[in-house]
Amino acid sequence: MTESGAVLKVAMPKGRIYKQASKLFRQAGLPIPEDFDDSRKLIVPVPEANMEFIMAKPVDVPTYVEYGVADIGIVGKDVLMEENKDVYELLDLGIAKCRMSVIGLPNWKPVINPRVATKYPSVASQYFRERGQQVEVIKLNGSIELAPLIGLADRIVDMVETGQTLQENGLVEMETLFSVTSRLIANRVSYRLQNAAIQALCDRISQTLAGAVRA
Ligand SMILES: Nc1ncnc2c1ncn2[C@@H]1O[C@H](COP(=O)(O)OP(=O)(O)OP(=O)(O)O)[C@@H](O)[C@H]1O
Ligand SMILES: O=P(O)(O)OC[C@H]1O[C@H](OP(=O)(O)OP(=O)(O)O)[C@H](O)[C@@H]1O
Repeated sequence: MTESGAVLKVAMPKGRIYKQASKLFRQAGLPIPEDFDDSRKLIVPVPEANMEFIMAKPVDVPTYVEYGVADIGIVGKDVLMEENKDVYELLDLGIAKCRMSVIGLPNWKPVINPRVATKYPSVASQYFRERGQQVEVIKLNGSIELAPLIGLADRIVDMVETGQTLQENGLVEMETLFSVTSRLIANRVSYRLQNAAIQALCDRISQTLAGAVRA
């Protein structure tokens, strides 16, 4: 039980991060049943760990945590930077590693006011603004690599993990903005009211991560 006696509500991203996050939680000794992994349930009680998982679209995790409907959450640094919500970033979980990069065709030539397509308009705008480069940012929601191939944009800002998508589409990585891993975040009020439970979780995960580094 937490200090307030409440179950710890965890905003868990569905998809890529969930697989690695649930593995990390299990390694940290939190008994998450395997049969949750393929479930379509959106609110998943984990009474053995005194937790409840709220299964969220990754981009929505910071919103749930900022509003306090989840006490803590797991989210990629990419989403955290883009959404810029008022939450505490507690721990780098070191999972779901990739990087945010500027990408283009190999024969790309500078143009005035180039178009940049991305799922991350805020991150991309800030990046080019800081470099004094005027660009037109176009928000897309997926298959970002299509944009330079079909003439929608001159460059894109997107995630690179293995580089396979770039390679198969004849694109090249021009600059890296920052590297990305998933982070544990907390609601500011929950962090005070449920501090012991949240701190205990951070300690268990930190020990697991330290063990993984030593091994
Ligand atoms: N190859 C990758 N491409 C994109 N994100 C990756 C990659 N590898 C790890 N990640 C991390 O995983 C997070 C979630 O990715 P995922 O594809 O599950 O969600 P999504 O992009 O919101 O997908 P969808 O829109 O289909 O729900 C990203 O925010 C990023 O932190
Ligand atoms: O370097 P790689 O290992 O090839 O991974 C990078 C690709 O993965 C992501 O796309 P995702 O699979 O999430 O699909 P999306 O186009 O719908 O965003 C990302 O947007 C890149 O396209």
